[in-house]
Amino acid sequence: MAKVVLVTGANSGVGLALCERLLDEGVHLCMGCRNMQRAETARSALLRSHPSAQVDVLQVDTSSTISVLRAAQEFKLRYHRLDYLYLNAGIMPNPQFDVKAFFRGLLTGQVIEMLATGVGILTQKDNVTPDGFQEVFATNLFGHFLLFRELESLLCGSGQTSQLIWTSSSNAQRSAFSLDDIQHRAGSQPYSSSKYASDLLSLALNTHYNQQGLYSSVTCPGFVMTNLTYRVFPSIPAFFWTLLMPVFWLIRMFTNTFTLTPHYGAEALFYLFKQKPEALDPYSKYHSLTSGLGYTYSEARKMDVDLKTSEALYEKLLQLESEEKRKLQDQQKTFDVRKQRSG
Ligand SMILES: NC(=O)C1=CN([C@@H]2O[C@H](COP(=O)(O)OP(=O)(O)OC[C@H]3O[C@@H](n4cnc5c(N)ncnc54)[C@H](OP(=O)(O)O)[C@@H]3O)[C@@H](O)[C@H]2O)C=CC1
Ligand SMILES: CC(C)CCC[C@@H](C)[C@H]1CC[C@H]2C3=C(CC[C@]12C)[C@@]1(C)CCC(=O)C[C@@H]1CC3
Repeated sequence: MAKVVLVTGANSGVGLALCERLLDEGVHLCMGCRNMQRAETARSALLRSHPSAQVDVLQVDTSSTISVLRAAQEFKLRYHRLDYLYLNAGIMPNPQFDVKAFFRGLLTGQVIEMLATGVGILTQKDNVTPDGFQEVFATNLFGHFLLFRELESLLCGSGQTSQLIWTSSSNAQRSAFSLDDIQHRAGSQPYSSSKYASDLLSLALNTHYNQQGLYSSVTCPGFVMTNLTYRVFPSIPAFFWTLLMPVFWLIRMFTNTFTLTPHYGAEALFYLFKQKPEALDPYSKYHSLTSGLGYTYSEARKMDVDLKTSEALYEKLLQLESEEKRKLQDQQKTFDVRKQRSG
């Protein structure tokens, strides 16, 4: 039987490149996308290169609780197993590039670290979702947590192993995250915070679910040219980035994190697909890397995470999950009463 794989954010960038690679392995692919038109365009492209592949689309907006719950319901009606869940959808809204910090970084010994992580030169202005959550937290982390929890029965069911694979980032930073403000309402680095939270959460999920055959891992695609990175300079057309390619190839001589293409960026995500999950290190992040000569590979690097903080975050997310569900039930009751009265 073909392995069933669900990939969120599958219609572009790293997610789409991963789908292309997974289809070479004969999987039954389900693309989780928020926009059906963009999803269908991507699905058609995948079917052009893999005409006999099984490729479905599932509508899911990870920033919306109701959308995630409906998508999980729909998934459970359509499929009886789920072998791999790639939690890849992500946003970095309104990025602000700090030119001064960039040039300061160039003049200090921090330049490689700065180019590899983007730390210190990027901040973001977050939004609030209709559910009342910080958008980056909801999209990158909480929506994915809910999706996983709703699909838990399929993932932990069959007596076989299954994998959760998060697309995190080298931009994840402990200093941007606080247990007292897990949504990062107060600061200007919601992206770093959400990615650090996914690193922590992955560790906690391994603690709680490994016995049931479910394993969670974290990846970093490196610096990849995608819609997400083009938005760092919104007024500059995408082709300008292509003009910068020779500069980036040169930088690649000094930092192997410049994977640049979505195909190379998907390397670590694809690598994990082929591993025995029991052999993976829950404390490591799996990085896609590309050498100066353009050879791509993945490498495990230890994360700056600890069990106590990961457990505390997990508890907070469970609490938030039950509050959200109660809120939705109350809304449903009010709706039913009004309907009865009017009908
Ligand atoms: N590019 C890079 O250098 C790096 C990227 N990453 C991470 O890689 C992942 C993929 O990003 P990347 O491919 O670069 O960027 P893209 O913008 O190309 O892809 C992001 C995907 O996520 C989807 N998405 C965004 N918001 C939602 C939502 N609310 N619900 C469902 N889907 C959503 C997008 O859909 P739509 O097309 O509709 O917007 C798109 O398919 C992200 O998690 C990102 O943080 C990590 C490190 C570096
Ligand atoms: C020659 C210059 C014009 C180069 C400018 C480069 C920067 C815009 C980029 C250098 C490292 C990049 C980077 C990211 C965004 C763009 C850079 C800062 C990310 C923060 C994007 C999102 C991630 O998850 C990690 C990336 C790390 C590297």
